[in-house]
Amino acid sequence: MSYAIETFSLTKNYGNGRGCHDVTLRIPAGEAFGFLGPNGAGKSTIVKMLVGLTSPTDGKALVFGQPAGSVEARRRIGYLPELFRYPGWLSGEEAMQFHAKLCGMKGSTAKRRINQLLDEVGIGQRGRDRIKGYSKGMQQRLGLACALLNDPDIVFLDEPASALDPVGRHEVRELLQRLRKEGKTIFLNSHLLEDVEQLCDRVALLNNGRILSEGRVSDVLRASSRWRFRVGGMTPEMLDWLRETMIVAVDIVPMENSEMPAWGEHWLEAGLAEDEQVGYFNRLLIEQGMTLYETQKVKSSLDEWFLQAVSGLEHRGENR
Ligand SMILES: Nc1ncnc2c1ncn2[C@@H]1O[C@H](COP(=O)(O)OP(=O)(O)OP(=O)(O)O)[C@@H](O)[C@H]1O
Repeated sequence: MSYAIETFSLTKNYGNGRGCHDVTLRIPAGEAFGFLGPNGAGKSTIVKMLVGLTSPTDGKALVFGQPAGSVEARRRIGYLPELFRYPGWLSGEEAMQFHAKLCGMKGSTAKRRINQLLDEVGIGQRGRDRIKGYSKGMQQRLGLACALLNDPDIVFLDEPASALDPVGRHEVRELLQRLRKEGKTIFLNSHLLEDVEQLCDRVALLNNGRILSEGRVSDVLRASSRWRFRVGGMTPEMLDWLRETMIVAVDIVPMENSEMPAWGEHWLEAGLAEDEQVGYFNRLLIEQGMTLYETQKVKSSLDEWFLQAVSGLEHRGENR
């Protein structure tokens, strides 16, 4: 298998104990990889080492088999930093022409590519306007266009959607999905768990500069085995009987916008080890004389995974 990224005990110590420690990662080429973690966890530090903006204190990193930061590695990289600011007196097109020159792209090839990318990120009509007149979301779109200029094999995106409205987020997500289909590798740092959930194949969780957990997004989302059942006509005796029969915790979930009903309609929630038990549970409810209105699997989201993984752990955070 060919790897877009390999890191071996990658460590950065800024001299104050902060940074990241002992990070070992392998990201196959063509994968969309999500990097999650609380503020100050070390996500940007790792990206900066991978793109060659800062060097590791210890360990090493390879990008497509080349040392991170080498010209060979950088040639294949596109990078949208978290905090960037282009000079306001340039137009969007001029900022892109500057980047095109840095990539060695010239003349009509550069012009065509710039126009195509400005259209793709949705600011084609505003390419000749000064950047100082751009909204934050437009600047972020321009940054994304610059990151894609050299048609990179891997694109590092540090919070690409943080300034975008819901429509903009949706458009950027579609653009990234297109890139993925083209076989590009995507490395996405994001606080927007929904974006990671929808786009990424695999996800790692970083806390205090260390990888805490790593897995396939589909496995993380499937991990939940909790189910909800909306029933009517339940009595306290029926609930006790259910708990004894199923030998699992069965909880009553308060209905939205209402106080606890007096044994009328309820949501019941149960942790079932196997999905096959759902049918059995449904049958028991009906045999007991309850009316079954609805059965739902409680969707485990990355938010829960994130919160569970970091709960009880000290965050590095901004305030330390
Ligand atoms: N140049 C620096 N000098 C000293 N400490 C730094 C430097 N850059 C980052 N740090 C510290 O290293 C830790 C990791 O920072 P980093 O920016 O990598 O985190 P992050 O996960 O990207 O955070 P955020 O989600 O807030 O962007 C933080 O404690 C930060 O204060």
